[in-house]
Amino acid sequence: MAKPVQIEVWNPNGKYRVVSTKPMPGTRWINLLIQQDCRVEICTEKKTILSVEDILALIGDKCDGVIGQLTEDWGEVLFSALSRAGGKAFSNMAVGYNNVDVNAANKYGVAVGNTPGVLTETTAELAASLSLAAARRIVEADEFMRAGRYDGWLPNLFVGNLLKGQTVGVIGAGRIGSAYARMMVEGFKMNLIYFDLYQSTRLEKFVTAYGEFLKANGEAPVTWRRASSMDEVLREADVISLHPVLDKTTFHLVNKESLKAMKKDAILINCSRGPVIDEAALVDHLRENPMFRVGLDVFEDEPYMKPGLADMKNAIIVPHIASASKWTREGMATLAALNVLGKIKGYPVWSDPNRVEPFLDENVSPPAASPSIVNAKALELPTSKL
Ligand SMILES: NC(=O)c1ccc[n+]([C@@H]2O[C@H](COP(=O)([O-])OP(=O)(O)OC[C@H]3O[C@@H](n4cnc5c(N)ncnc54)[C@H](O)[C@@H]3O)[C@@H](O)[C@H]2O)c1
Ligand SMILES: O=C(O)[C@H](O)CO
Repeated sequence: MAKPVQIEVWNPNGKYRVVSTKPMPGTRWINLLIQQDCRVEICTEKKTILSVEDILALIGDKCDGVIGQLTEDWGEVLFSALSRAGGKAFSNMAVGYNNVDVNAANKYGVAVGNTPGVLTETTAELAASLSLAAARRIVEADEFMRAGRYDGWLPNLFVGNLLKGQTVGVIGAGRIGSAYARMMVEGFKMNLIYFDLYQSTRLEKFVTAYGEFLKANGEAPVTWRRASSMDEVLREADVISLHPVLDKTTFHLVNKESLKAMKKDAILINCSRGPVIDEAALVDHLRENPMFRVGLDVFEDEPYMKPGLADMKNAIIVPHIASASKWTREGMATLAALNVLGKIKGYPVWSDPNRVEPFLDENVSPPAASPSIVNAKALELPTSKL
């Protein structure tokens, strides 16, 4: 028997019942749902991660759609319950949807939404921040100051790495990986090596054009190379940032062997998903190689860390905040709500999930479409002509 969960209700007489498993930033997403005759129920339960049982209680007997979070396990049990309650749509408030069993959603005809694009630059900025913080040992130095240990300038105090002229390696050069690469190349004049299953022509053109600009100004040009294997990136790069999706092919992509292949004083950044790195192997590697540094936003068994990680001075660790800018989080809430609303209203699916800006302009009504439905093809949903 499912336990009751605390909720807050907006527009109690709305025709369609939409549940959000968490309060989300901003109010635009709530207003957009209310304007289209939705009753919005927001779970205000104090505990951070809701269980399947909690979510079953939220779905109840009648539910048209759910906005959920990456911490939840959306599989057979929840999709069958949502379908029984008359629900046709679920959206993660996240671009990554490795917590969702899309095959189960397909089986019950439930559309699955995600929130691409609006978090690209914000997430890349955190990856860039971690890269800088690791290269210049900012967190260690900050702790040193606060501990009252600074007693004067010294030639060897917190000496780190200069990024200019070094090589940045990107694994997974999709939206976020490419944005990060551009920041590091343009901001710090780093050379680029990347590995992805697909060629990133726009990124290559960007680096080529920037290299020509630098050359025309009498500076050393930046260069790029698409590696034919991930190992090439690991061996050659000074800073390596991970941005692939998490799936069977990327689970423990970075493991004991791949860590060994990297330079002894390399910097490794992960703002993708924790299980992309074998975290226990990483702890051993950090312990054995004090010059190796890591910046982590995500962890293998969130919210936990593998034993020993928190003690490592050469690790910077932050709690999955890469997309946490106000504009982005409000935008994610809006996209997630519009994914669900679009399916409830029978709207088509937006034709290009890489171009979601029209949904984010607060001064105009959003297009009558679901911004990003990942199983649109499998469910044979119509695509917007816009
Ligand atoms: N830390 C955070 O808060 C945060 C924020 C946003 C996104 N993310 C994560 O980042 C991921 C990427 O987001 P995106 O919008 O850039 O997605 P995207 O689909 O644009 O990019 C992912 C890239 O990974 C590549 N890829 C897939 N398998 C690969 C493999 N085996 N080797 C190398 N490359 C591979 C794909 O070809 C694609 O180019 C999301 O799936 C999510 O898990 C995390
Ligand atoms: O996948 C995502 O969107 C993140 O992990 C949270 O922003």
